[in-house]
Amino acid sequence: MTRDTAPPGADAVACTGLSYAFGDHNAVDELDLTVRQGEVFGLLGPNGAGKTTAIRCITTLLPVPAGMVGVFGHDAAGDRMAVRRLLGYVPQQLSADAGLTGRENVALFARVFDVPRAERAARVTQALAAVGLADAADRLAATYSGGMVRRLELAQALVSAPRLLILDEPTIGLDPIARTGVWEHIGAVRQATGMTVLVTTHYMDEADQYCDRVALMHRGRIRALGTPAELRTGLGARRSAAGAAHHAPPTLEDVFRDVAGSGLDDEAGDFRDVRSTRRTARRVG
Ligand SMILES: Nc1ncnc2c1ncn2[C@@H]1O[C@H](COP(=O)(O)OP(=O)(O)OP(=O)(O)O)[C@@H](O)[C@H]1O
Repeated sequence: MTRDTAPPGADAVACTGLSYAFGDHNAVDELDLTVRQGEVFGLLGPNGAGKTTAIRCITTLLPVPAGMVGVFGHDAAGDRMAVRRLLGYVPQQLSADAGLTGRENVALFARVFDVPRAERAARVTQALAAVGLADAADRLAATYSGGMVRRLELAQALVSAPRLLILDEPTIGLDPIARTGVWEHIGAVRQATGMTVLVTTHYMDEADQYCDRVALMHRGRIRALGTPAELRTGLGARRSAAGAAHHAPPTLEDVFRDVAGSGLDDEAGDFRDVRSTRRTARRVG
């Protein structure tokens, strides 16, 4: 069940010439982006690419002029509350309250998001079960592992039954097994509800495996967009046409290096920038 309607056929997200500047620095620069209903869309790029800024514009947390951002046909400038009602958002910095149980953490969100009182208990239980935390629901969040905290945050976002789930770096700082767990639960919920998922990450391998389509972002702009297979195949074809000898088939990371060019490593940092990893690892570790 969702709490709002959307015009049939409207794209889940439509950004048209989206720009956002901090002072004279264009963090997001003329971004055109469409996320279709029901897909898992990955916004990829190194630290500083502009992913979080774009996400914050889409979630209405940063103000944008009318006509730049639509969510299921609602304009982010003119119809902020309608947009917010359709969203579940897990930001990088959000922190579950360690002094509450998992269930209490999710119940808090159910109240904040106005889940009808009569449905709350069942919806909280359902959200916790959807992320594999049914057995741990009544333990303090302080006792959870990093992966469990991330899944708890996912449950908090899911309890309002959003049409669009937006996750900012959901697996940063987690070990490989916990990362797989987070993605598998996202996939299962998407399958069960048909919700659209927009996720940012700088883990190219995860995007390749779990996203239907990806946009590669660098210095505020989209450098390439398509399914992971299309992007990889495209680079393979360009290499063949150029007569370049390569032993291994291209990865998504190779595609990124190809489209971002030599500017990738200097001021933007690398794919696994320690600053951001440490910041979040402190939170989930
Ligand atoms: N509040 C702010 N004030 C000034 N500059 C900012 C602010 N937030 C972000 N920026 C700058 O805007 C650019 C884009 O940052 P953003 O956080 O959107 O990138 P990102 O791709 O999400 O990176 P990360 O993975 O580190 O979150 C960067 O150059 C960053 O330094």
